[in-house]
Amino acid sequence: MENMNKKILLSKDAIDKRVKELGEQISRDYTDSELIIVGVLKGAFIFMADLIRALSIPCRVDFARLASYGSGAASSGKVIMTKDIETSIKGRDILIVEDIVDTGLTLKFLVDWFLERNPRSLKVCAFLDKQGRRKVPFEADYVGFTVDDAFVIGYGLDFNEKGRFLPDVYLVE
Ligand SMILES: O=P(O)(O)OC[C@H]1O[C@H](OP(=O)(O)OP(=O)(O)O)[C@H](O)[C@@H]1O
Ligand code: HPA
Repeated sequence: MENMNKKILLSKDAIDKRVKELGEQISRDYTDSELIIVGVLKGAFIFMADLIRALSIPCRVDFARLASYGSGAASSGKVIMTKDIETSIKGRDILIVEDIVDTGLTLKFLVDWFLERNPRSLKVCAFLDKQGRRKVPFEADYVGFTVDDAFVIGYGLDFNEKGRFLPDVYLVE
């Protein structure tokens, strides 16, 4: 990463402002509900930590982890779950929190997996959305920012495990 060319895309201030707006919107939509927020590891951990503190409603948290065979653009499209949640979601309101929707394969898999367990409602909040990269149709219910087809790091997002700690989001080449 030290010798990667990186250009700032989203500043910490812009991120903070947008996360606060999302928190307000989600709090309004789930008044009188005890939401279960499921973070998708690893990338979502920073966004999720900020988002739940921007809520004015109570929530519970859990985590899932998924892996796809192949990496990035070369992904074969096969997704597997390597860590399931530990909470019963039947009859509950569930919000999946993800760092980025790219091909859509990860979230399509997770949504189908959760729907089989009959939650009362299931929505998705993604920090970033690369709409032009979908391999399967998928639309998140809440989106922080829409980004073009370029690789980004920071705020939880990595390039070969590097860069997750960066407070801003960068484009890398
Ligand atoms: O829409 P898709 O094409 O499925 O891609 C999105 C997924 O890919 C990345 O995860 P990754 O497998 O790199 O794991 P990480 O979160 O641990 O970095 C990202 O965090 C999303 O979970
Ligand atoms: O641009 C990205 N950055 C980090 N992880 C990703 N996973 C899909 N797209 C990206």
